[in-house]
Amino acid sequence: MTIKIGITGGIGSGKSVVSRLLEAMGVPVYISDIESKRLTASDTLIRRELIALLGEEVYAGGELNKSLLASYIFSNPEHIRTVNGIIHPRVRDDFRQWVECHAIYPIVGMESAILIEAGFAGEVDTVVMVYAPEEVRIARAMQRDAAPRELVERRVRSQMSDEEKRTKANFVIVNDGETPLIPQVLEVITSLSKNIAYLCPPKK
Ligand SMILES: CC(C)(COP(=O)(O)OP(=O)(O)OC[C@H]1O[C@@H](n2cnc3c(N)ncnc32)[C@H](O)[C@@H]1O)[C@@H](O)C(=O)NCCC(=O)NCCS
Ligand SMILES: Nc1ncnc2c1ncn2[C@@H]1O[C@H](COP(=O)(O)OP(=O)(O)OP(=O)(O)O)[C@@H](O)[C@H]1O
Repeated sequence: MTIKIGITGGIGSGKSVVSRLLEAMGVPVYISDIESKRLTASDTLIRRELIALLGEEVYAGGELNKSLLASYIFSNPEHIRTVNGIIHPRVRDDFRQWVECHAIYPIVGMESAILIEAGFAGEVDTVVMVYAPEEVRIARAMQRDAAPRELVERRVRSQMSDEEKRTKANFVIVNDGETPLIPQVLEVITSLSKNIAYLCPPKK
């Protein structure tokens, strides 16, 4: 039976870095930001509902107008709930199909900043929170996205607080740039897969 790990944490916490480490250790990870964008671009139902909400401009030239959608959802909590209600059910179904296609793996992951808020925590067996101090996260996201502080802070505010997220996590990986990261990721894998020889399959 495949163990499903949820990887969550606020913007800039290092979920993608931890997900890449897990991939290197043989754990496939479903990256929700990437897959939700694929679905938003290709799923006819999502396209129809977003056009009804925001007008044809949201898919101007056939491409998703990310900045229009971002300014709509990050400006108003009600807007974010509406858009999430359109996109997340499809992400959930897509993740379930993805898990079925990865049934041979003992462990798989789902990476999502809003794993808990979106209800995706119900799709996984255990929740790993990647933690970094908010100031570190904001600086990282600003540098990575060449984004102004105000934009990053607006996104921070649209996500559950680290304190609340911690209460819902089974594991916390501290990614503050000082605490070694790889041993913590290995510890999670080891504790989840006691009977699975990881990194060095049993000798024939
Ligand atoms: C609004 C969009 C177009 C912005 O895309 P962009 O490339 O500019 O930003 P990116 O996707 O990297 O998101 C930046 C940060 O905001 C977070 N975020 C994205 N969507 C949401 C949301 N609905 N609620 C809270 N945080 C969100 C991301 O996890 C990340 O931490 C995109 O994030 C989107 O389509 N969001 C709605 C779908 C969704 O909820 N995706 C999250 C994974 S399911
Ligand atoms: N320990 C670290 N030391 C230095 N830089 C880091 C560290 N962890 C992550 N970063 C950098 O910080 C930025 C954010 O990391 P990452 O993209 O993994 O965060 P995330 O949680 O996936 O963010 P988002 O929710 O926005 O997708 C990236 O540019 C990444 O290279």
